[in-house]
Amino acid sequence: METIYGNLKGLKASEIKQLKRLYHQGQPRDRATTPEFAQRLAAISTDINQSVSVYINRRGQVIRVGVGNPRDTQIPPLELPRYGAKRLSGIRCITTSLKSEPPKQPSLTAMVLQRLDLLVTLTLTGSGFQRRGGGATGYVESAYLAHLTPETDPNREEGLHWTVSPPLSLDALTQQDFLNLVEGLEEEFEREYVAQQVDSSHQRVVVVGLMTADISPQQFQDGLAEVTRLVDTAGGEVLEVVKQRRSRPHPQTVIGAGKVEEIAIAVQTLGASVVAFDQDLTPAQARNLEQKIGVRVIDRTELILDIFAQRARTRAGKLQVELAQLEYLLPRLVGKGEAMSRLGGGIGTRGPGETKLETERRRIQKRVSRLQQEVNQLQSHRSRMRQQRQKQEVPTVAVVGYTNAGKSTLLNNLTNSDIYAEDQLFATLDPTTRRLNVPHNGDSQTILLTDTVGFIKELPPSLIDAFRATLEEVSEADAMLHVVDLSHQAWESQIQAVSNILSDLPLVPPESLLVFNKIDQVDSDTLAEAKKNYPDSVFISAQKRLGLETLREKIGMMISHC
Ligand SMILES: Nc1nc2c(ncn2[C@@H]2O[C@H](COP(=O)(O)OP(=O)(O)OP(=O)(O)O)[C@@H](O)[C@H]2O)c(=O)[nH]1
Ligand SMILES: [Mg+2]
Repeated sequence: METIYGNLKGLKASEIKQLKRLYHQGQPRDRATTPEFAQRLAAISTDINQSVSVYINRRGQVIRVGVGNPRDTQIPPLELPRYGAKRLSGIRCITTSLKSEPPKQPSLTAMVLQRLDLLVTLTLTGSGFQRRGGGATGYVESAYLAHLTPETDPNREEGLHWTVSPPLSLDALTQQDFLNLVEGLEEEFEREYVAQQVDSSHQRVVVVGLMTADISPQQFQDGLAEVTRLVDTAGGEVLEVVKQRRSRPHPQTVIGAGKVEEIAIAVQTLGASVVAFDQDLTPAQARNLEQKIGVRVIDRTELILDIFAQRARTRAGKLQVELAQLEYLLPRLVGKGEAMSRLGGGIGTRGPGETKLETERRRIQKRVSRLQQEVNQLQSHRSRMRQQRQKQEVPTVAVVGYTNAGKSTLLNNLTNSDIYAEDQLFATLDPTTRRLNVPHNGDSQTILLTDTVGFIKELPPSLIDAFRATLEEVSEADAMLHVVDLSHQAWESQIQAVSNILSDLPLVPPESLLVFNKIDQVDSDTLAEAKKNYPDSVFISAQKRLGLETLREKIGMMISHC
């Protein structure tokens, strides 16, 4: 199909036909184009009094013809070949400009977005003539040659991604060795890429944060730091953080059109494979953004789910994670179906496409029901175990807190155990219970201490639901320790986030004790301030074993009330 892209309004059938013929003009492989082709393009453009853009692949085939500048006729990101930052797209664009001036920013930006091999801009004389027997001449005034520049290029101007030549004669342009130039550029890009590349197994991620009117600059910074940490934990590498301030999210794309383009450029120039947002996206927003940016766009919930999926070791853990993931996916599949039927599309795409999604949806729905049932069984199994413990009258104390607060370290050092504790978010997924002796009415009493999954602000609802069996270990304990990382600058909002999640649980332990941890890393002012504001709490360093005796005494007192 010889489609002509761009704005065709007002064009005559004969003009469209001429444009279509451009598809049949083979181009040399070692030159950007030929003088004959350039003149012909310029002649058509002069005729219709509009700019025309032609896209050519490395085999010399014309793959796209459009009326308008490179911005109006560009290839959508999802249709471009993806080679990443070390290569160019293998597509060059020859465009005409009615004005006698070098290419403007929008066209150059389109070049960056498509990682074009070259952008040739032909300016027109406004006249020219058709030779008898075919062939046009005298239509091209001069040519500008633009290409991307590697960062290491000494001629590269600060902040600019490209180089534009002075006006060249058509002969000078068409005699230049195109392959040499492009291959030389790619060698440079490759060298840069290897230098940047730390570990090829890492996903290369651009993080995006939106600062809306309802959050403070501090909350915004904390949120971004947390997403960066999540990406890191998920095994990704953050290449760049893009920020935008808006009073509220753009309904279709969260951020504004200019920012979307900035991100698309960053993705292209850095060779990123994923864009991660510091908030949740609706299925439609994620889809719109992916269409415009051309790589996978994920939100905070997907990041967290991804980490959970990597961490899950036990059967119960895997079961709950899968359920959470499918529950998250389901509405997104429905969204896709709707978008497809709205598009209407050609014959054949609509019916089968929808049917396939429907089948997929039903299959997932079935699996969700099965998993729900299994989680119910897990829940009743754990509940039976708890009843047995209660019969033995051993009080249980749950250890809760924000992720990475030091819960597992505390449990290890109190009970001389060896639970996995790491400087990672969500190191623990499954509850682990250990015995501990605490002083009690002048005697010693054995209690059970349960370490469990860490919390995070705005914990995805599908996770809360899927992890109900785990969270019940917290709910049904006789008391709880709420561990806080006092060395974290956002410790106060972390306390708040944990309280919010606890208040959503159907049941919480009757007794609770705030335990401020990591005091070895805290300056004396912060410590004094926290002691003043939270007089009934305990201050410890789980790692340095500071304050653990006091903590045991307090636990002993707490269970006397149970
Ligand atoms: N400096 C210092 N670091 C600590 C202390 N307690 C724990 N840590 C460190 O904090 C990090 C997280 O500890 P974990 O015990 O895994 O934390 P957690 O609350 O179980 O975390 P999740 O299971 O991921 O939610 C580890 O690198 C610990 O070594 C402490 O008292 N002082
Ligand atoms: Mg842990």
